[in-house]
Amino acid sequence: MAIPKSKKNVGLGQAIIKARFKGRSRPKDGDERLHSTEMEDGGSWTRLQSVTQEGDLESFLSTAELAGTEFTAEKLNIKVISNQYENPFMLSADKEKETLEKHQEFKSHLTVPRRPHWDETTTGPELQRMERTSFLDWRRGLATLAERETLLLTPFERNIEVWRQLWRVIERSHLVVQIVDARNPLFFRSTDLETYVTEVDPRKKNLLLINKADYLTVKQRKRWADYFDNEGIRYTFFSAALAKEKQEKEQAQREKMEELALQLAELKARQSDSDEEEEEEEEEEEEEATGNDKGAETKEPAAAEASSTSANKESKEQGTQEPEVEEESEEESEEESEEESEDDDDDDEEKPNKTHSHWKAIKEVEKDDERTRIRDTKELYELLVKETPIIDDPRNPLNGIMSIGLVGYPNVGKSSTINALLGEHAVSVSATPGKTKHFQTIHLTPKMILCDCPGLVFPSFATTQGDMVCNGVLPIDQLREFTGSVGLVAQRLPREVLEAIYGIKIAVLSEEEGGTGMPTAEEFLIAYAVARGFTKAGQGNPDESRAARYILKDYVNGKLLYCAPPPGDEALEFNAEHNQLDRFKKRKQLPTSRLPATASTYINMNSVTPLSHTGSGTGKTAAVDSTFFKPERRTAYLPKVTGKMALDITGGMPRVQLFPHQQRTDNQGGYVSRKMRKQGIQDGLLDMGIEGGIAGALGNKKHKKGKKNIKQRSGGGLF
Ligand SMILES: Nc1nc2c(ncn2[C@@H]2O[C@H](COP(=O)(O)OP(=O)(O)OP(=O)(O)O)[C@@H](O)[C@H]2O)c(=O)[nH]1
Repeated sequence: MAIPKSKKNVGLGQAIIKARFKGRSRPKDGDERLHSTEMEDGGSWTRLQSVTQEGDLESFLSTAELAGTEFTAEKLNIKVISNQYENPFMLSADKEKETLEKHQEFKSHLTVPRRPHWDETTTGPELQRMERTSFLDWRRGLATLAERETLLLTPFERNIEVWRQLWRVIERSHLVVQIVDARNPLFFRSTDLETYVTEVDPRKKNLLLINKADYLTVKQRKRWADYFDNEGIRYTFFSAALAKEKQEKEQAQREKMEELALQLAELKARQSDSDEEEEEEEEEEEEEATGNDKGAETKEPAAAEASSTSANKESKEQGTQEPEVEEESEEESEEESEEESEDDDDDDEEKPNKTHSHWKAIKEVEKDDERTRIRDTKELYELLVKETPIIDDPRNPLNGIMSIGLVGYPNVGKSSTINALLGEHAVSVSATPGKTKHFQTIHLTPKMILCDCPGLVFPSFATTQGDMVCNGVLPIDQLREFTGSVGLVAQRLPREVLEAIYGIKIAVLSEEEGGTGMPTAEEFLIAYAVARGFTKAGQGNPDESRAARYILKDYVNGKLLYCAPPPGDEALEFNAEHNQLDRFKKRKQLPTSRLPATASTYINMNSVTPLSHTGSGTGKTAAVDSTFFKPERRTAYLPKVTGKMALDITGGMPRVQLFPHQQRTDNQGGYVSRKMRKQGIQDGLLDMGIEGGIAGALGNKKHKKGKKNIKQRSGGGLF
């Protein structure tokens, strides 16, 4: 055995290592392995090592190694699926189209529950049991449909008692009027309800009352009229709000007329009294100077005056009537003017046969007017009388009386319509959906009964939850996720319109930055919240949730107006008239950035590019700083502090009131202020013969501050 040169290379351990790694060498530079887990084939013991547990990373690395994948390269290979921000609570245009097509396909599955057939032999409990079974079947069917086809259904009425009310209303009514909101009639219309009405009795009839038609322009009404005529649907446009307004005006008119009539009567009475007096005087004069005609001459002007006064009064009376006449003609002329101008064009084109085309045009206007006109209450009443079929049923105690059922979603305006028909407020109206709870029977005339059914949500398809919020089906105040619904509002109304209505400027991302030109829900909400000063408590960030509630309520109440078009029509074009900017009042633009208003002035004055950021106190930063640190503005931008400190900072309350325990009282229990106390000490010292600086120093708390860190002997405990 050769003698080892060094001690290090000797020993059993060294021999084992040598035996194991025989023939293997250290990797040289540039001979790096692909992965840290990568092993050379090496000794068989390494390959056969049992692996029962692996962490995620180990598993990933070993898999990558097994697959021979160069995963580092994969990491950099990022695929951009969409460079646009997409709200997960909204549908893309393609997806929406697809969903709407699916809705069309499954429309016939949207049924209303049927009341099971019953006759004289059916007992009450039996009928109730049958009703429950059939109702449960119906609910199961809809649930299965929604689940199987992944369709979103409206939160339809699930309380059997409400449906029982509807069944009764349908059974009683000869004409069932379905009231829908003009802004989206098809969403609120249940076709199956119409089928059910005729199933109960083929003699019963249906009518679609498109309420809130004041939201629609003549052109929009015309488009809907074409659609409904094509589909063979009986319909009429109505506006309970306009009807109410008209009724109120008429009432005010009547009151004024009565007042004027009273005044006139008084005036006439006074006039006749004075006439009698004059006549008496004349007679006396005549007696005194016989043959003198002067009396008659003096009488004439008085009579003339009297007659002119009464003439004035009469003309005034007529004058009070005028506005109403004007109102009506204004309404009509507004509607007709467009059509007339269109007709004029037609006339010019058809010059040879002018008389014929002229009459044709007038006929056309009349026909159109009939189709698109918003009926007033009287006209609606007449239409109801015309549409209600006469169903003879001798067993019915109300036989011979027209019975009309009013059904519809909550908040579509059933109560308002009934009130308009009644001409007074008999049914309470509210902006909160679901006010009417039980069906009411109202005797409109001795020959007509109205049955007001509680508002109920029929099963209908919706594209998103946001869509349902916008249609007023989901309550706004209980909303947690609001970006979907506000996103829809921002999509449906042009940005310029939103800006004009609210007097705000909505900053949107440019197209290069992935923006679409349309504001996202967040952009809209932030602009609104900042402009209105809605901030989150404690943080000072814009309160988007509060802003959303305001915006959505404005949308549901029609301040932000969007009307869904009939199928096949383009929404933007359909709403073009509503979106004309000159319709909106010019409003002062509210600040929609939290940069103080003076900051922009500063920027302009110093001609600094607002976004330049040199870090040396120029540009936006400097502007904000200069405004923020201005003493008079400080309190406005300081973080909000509540409690005593806030009062102290803002100087709202004196310290003595904030910290009453620091107050001092004199011997009589009266209040002694710190100033008075200081003065008292100084006076006392002076009395003791100590004066000047020392008195000031001892009396002044500030001069004691220097010793505050030195432990003072209290005096107690001395010996
Ligand atoms: N612009 C407009 N608003 C209307 C019209 N009719 C009703 N409204 C408003 O719509 C809201 C609901 O009206 P209601 O008459 O209470 O509705 P409803 O269908 O009886 O509601 P429920 O009692 O919940 O079933 C109220 O804020 C009304 O002012 C209309 O013709 N035009």
